[in-house]
Amino acid sequence: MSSNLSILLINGPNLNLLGTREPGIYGADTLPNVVARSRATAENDGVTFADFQSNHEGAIIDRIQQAGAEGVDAIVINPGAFTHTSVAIRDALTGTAIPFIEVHVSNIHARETWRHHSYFTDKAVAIIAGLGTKGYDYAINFVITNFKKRVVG
Ligand SMILES: O=C1C[C@@](O)(C(=O)O)C[C@@H](O)[C@@H]1O
Repeated sequence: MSSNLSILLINGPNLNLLGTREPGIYGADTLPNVVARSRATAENDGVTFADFQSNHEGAIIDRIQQAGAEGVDAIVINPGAFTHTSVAIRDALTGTAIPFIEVHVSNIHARETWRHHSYFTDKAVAIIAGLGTKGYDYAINFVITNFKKRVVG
């Protein structure tokens, strides 16, 4: 476990395609850019930073469980389409009790009705949706400024 505050940024399916995927909805910024900015902001403030992207539900669950064992203090997560389907990822977050911020590049409430429901929102510290990839920056900054190290165990 790090003696610094530690953040894990998780991106779910298809977010590796940011920048080329439906740019009218998701914009031109790429995931490597988002991750590099988040890392720079965190490390500049002495915050330990890790990131993970997967198109696989189980891999995301395994990474959250690992974060629980590592004593990660906060997760910033864009679950992608798993937002609307995954009880299992929700359970991993509640099971590890790591506080998390839910980020969506697009405003899911202004899109198809089946995107309006999230399995995460009622357990999230906050949700940011519709601010493009800036939403990640705001979430990381909020964690750095407001979160404290957790007492685990
Ligand atoms: O993959 C995604 C991306 C998304 O989470 C967003 O960031 O706006 C919104 C989801 O509905 C969609 O399936």
